[in-house]
Amino acid sequence: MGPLTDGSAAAPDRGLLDGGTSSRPVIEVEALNVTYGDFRAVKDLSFQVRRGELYALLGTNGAGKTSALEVIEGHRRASSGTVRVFGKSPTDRAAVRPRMGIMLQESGFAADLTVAESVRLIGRLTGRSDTVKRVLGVVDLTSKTNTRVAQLSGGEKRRLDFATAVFGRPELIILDEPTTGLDIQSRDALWEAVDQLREDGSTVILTTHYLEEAQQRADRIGLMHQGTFWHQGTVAELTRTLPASIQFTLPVGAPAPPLDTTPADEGAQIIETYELQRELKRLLDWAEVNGVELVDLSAAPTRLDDVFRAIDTAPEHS
Ligand SMILES: Nc1ncnc2c1ncn2[C@@H]1O[C@H](COP(=O)(O)OP(=O)(O)OP(=O)(O)O)[C@@H](O)[C@H]1O
Repeated sequence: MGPLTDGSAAAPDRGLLDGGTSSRPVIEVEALNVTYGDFRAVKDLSFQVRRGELYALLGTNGAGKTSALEVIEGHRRASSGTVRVFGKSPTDRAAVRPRMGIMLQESGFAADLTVAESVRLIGRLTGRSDTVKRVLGVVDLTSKTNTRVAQLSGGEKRRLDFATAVFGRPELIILDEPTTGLDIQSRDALWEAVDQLREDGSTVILTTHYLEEAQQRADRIGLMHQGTFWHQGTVAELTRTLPASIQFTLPVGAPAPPLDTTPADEGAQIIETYELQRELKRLLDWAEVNGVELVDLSAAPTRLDDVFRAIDTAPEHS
């Protein structure tokens, strides 16, 4: 993908568009419920996304991420609760759509439109101004300008989806599983484009099942399970909810270490700790003083994957 700021369309003046309310969160979700018949897909969900933030809505399959996003996008009405985007109802299309770019999980482009026609159509529908040339350059689809959507590969369709979301460099970009089906080059390019938009001050909310992407990029994460938050916070706050681990094997005849250990496979021992650095130092100091070799020593910080795995094993969250 090419540069996002090539000067062919002026970036919106964030200060003027704010109308003097820049301290107000871009997205405000308060006690949101989404029900399908008797089924509560989203249960009393409350969170805010601040200006310039990258907020990742993560969770197990069927957790309610897309249902919540659809209300924020203005594509679905809340069963109860309130959602405000730029202080307005997301169904107030005239106020919100020019400022919000959306990449849906599945593209809704007409198969017989060309790539350029699809981008132009979105431009007209959203009221944002930009050029087809610029956005197709961003997603490296220039060579497909006159190709019909039906003839694009799956990854090319995702890139077209992204192109329409960033058309006009909107202040808020909603990305529902943006990198699913993209090769590594296209993923890197997409994130580079997102980074450039954020440098311009754009706010991003996304869902993804690629936890490493969220771990690397999200300012805050809302981790959903069964319609509600399991945890919410920064990556550091989430990983702090589980212990890190130190693993080693003691030689035969070595004294017992000064920390509680649990036996692991093949005679190894594990120390689980919320104080990795301190406990590791304690163990190493003890080993040195006692002349003990800690065989196959490893220390593993808690990862977002671990927090995710803990969801299935924990009792149901009400
Ligand atoms: N139109 C619908 N009618 C009935 N049930 C629905 C509808 N849409 C979603 N659901 C149900 O609501 C729940 C939440 O779905 P949703 O798509 O919001 O989850 P998600 O977190 O985005 O899941 P995934 O990670 O699998 O994409 C699921 O149990 C799903 O089966």
